[in-house]
Amino acid sequence: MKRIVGAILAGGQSRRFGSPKAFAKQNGVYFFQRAVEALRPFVQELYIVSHPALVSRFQQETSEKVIVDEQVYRGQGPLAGIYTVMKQTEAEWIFVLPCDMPYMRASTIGNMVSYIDASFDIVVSAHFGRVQPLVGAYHHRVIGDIERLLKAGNNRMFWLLEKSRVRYVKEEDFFEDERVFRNINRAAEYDDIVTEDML
Ligand SMILES: Nc1nc2c(ncn2[C@@H]2O[C@H](COP(=O)(O)OP(=O)(O)OP(=O)(O)O)[C@@H](O)[C@H]2O)c(=O)[nH]1
Ligand SMILES: [Mg+2]
Repeated sequence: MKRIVGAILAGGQSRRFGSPKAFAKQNGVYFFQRAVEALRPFVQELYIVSHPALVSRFQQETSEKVIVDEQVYRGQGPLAGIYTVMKQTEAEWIFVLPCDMPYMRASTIGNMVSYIDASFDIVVSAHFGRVQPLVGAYHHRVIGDIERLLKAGNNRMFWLLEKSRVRYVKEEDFFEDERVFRNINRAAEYDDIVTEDML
């Protein structure tokens, strides 16, 4: 079995949402816990990467490891979170998930894992024409590229994808319910899913 380490990104400020998204609930379960459930079967180790203000809250709610972004790159977004986990481990692959996709599930991750291939640097979902840079596996070898981007303040995931060999996994590779990739950014989007789940 490939050695894969999980990284759940939970270091954002949830500005649009208004309160920490990781602790919003879907059917009674915290959003971040959905990511844990989806990733857990496929990883030897798992890190929740957040920021200092949320660490104690996470520690109350989970026994998973909680770490904070490396101080120099704190606040620089998801790339900083991935970099931080890469610094913690020598595992070849880091499987990343955000904390705001409450419908993500283990079967999706299992399918994604089956497309991991060392001839690529990055294997991400691009189902239904939408690249999901935060749903996929990153080879440890991109750590140098990430560091250069962060140093230059080029924080967008897009810049890393552009310079890497990327396997975009699509609906013709494995079909998936579009809802699995739904991510929640605003309170109004949250209200929508709460209503839908009641129907
Ligand atoms: N570790 C880490 N994770 C981050 C950082 N910025 C965003 N994330 C996570 O990346 C995912 C996608 O980010 P966004 O949807 O922009 O979430 P956000 O930044 O909390 O929300 P906004 O403040 O509204 O942009 C979420 O799971 C965030 O928690 C960061 O600087 N470090
Ligand atoms: Mg953000």
